[in-house]
Amino acid sequence: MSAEEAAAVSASPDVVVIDDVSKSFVIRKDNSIKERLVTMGRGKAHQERFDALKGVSFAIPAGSSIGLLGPNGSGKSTLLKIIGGIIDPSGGSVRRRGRLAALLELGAGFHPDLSGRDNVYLNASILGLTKEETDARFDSIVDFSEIGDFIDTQVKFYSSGMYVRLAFAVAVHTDPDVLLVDEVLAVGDEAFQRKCMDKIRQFQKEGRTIILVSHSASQVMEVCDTGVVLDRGHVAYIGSAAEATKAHREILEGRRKENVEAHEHNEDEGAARPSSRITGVTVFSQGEPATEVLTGSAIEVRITVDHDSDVDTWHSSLSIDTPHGQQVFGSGTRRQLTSHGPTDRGLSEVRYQFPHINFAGGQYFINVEIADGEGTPQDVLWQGATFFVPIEFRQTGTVNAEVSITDVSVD
Ligand SMILES: Nc1ncnc2c1ncn2[C@@H]1O[C@H](COP(=O)(O)OP(=O)(O)OP(=O)(O)O)[C@@H](O)[C@H]1O
Repeated sequence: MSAEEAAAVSASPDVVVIDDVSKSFVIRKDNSIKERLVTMGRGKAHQERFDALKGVSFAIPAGSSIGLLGPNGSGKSTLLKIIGGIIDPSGGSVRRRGRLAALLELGAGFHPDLSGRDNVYLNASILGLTKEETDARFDSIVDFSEIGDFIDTQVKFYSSGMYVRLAFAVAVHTDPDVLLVDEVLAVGDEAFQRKCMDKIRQFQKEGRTIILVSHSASQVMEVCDTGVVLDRGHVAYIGSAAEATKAHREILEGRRKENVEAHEHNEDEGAARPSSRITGVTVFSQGEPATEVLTGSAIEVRITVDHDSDVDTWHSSLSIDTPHGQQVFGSGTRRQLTSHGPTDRGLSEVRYQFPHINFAGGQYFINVEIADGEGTPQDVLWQGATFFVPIEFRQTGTVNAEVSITDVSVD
């Protein structure tokens, strides 16, 4: 954003003011039918209050683009629903100005037994359009959604991608001042996601406000000027998108370390203690432990395993995920038609060497599993290590592929 645009944004009136918002849910603790029968009549004792949002306050100036970041369950979707007026806060208030359109849960606002056509009218009327206004925009909505003849099919037969395409098309055609987008966009195919991003950029140019929930640091950096990071229902950070993605990364790293510690603690309690256990996973770059690695560089993942007794053969496998949980790599001894061992009791180390880690910018998590010689799982460590590849403007996605773009004249 240019300084001029930044000044214009900061001088803009607030379109959304969130003041000390909290949200509690009541969760039943007894899950099985048997438990419910046993506790019948004493229901309250088995209910627990869960605070999904606590004392959230911030204002959103007109024309800004806000990215809501945070680990799973930190309250992003709940906050977006409260901003959109879909659910009420338990405490505090939200003031809104202008017309709001929200693209929240998949299929929210769609009636499964109605056709796409009827749902367009229903949805558009919920978002504040008259029938005449929808008539005038109908062809453009169908065009944008690329639904084609399926517009007269009941939406219960739609794929999740078709749902999102139609819902997004309706939302952006209602002329909203504020557009709320939850992670539903991740469902659509890459080409449609691009189209949505283009539309979002056009909205930004027109001075509309965008509030986007995302797990993707690169998406937030690409689209948003401001990032709000939630952690366990609190606002942990508000600032520039780049600084917010850094704060988000630090929180994820803190969570990951807690999980690894919990994993070690479970071992101490000796619950169903396997005979071999993963005791550590570390990423090395240029011979040093590293949390940040450059695309194309060499890395080594060192896994330490503790065996209770001597083992003849055993197996390991490793997978690498994005923060969305999408696997970008997976391999191990069985896939490589090999095995480890024989190995003496006590600590041993396995090294996975990657001469060129051709991942694009973003955060990656390493999961490790070990199994005995028969392939029976012994131990698994989710997110045993993490590394960050600096984000480059040149490309998106998870694979770093060299590309050159040339003009060719066509006669
Ligand atoms: N209707 C509900 N009843 C009970 N608990 C709920 C309800 N809706 C949300 N929660 C809980 O509130 C917490 C916050 O949920 P929310 O969906 O807002 O998180 P999130 O940050 O969007 O997570 P994710 O990234 O996984 O989508 C979670 O622990 C969730 O289980």
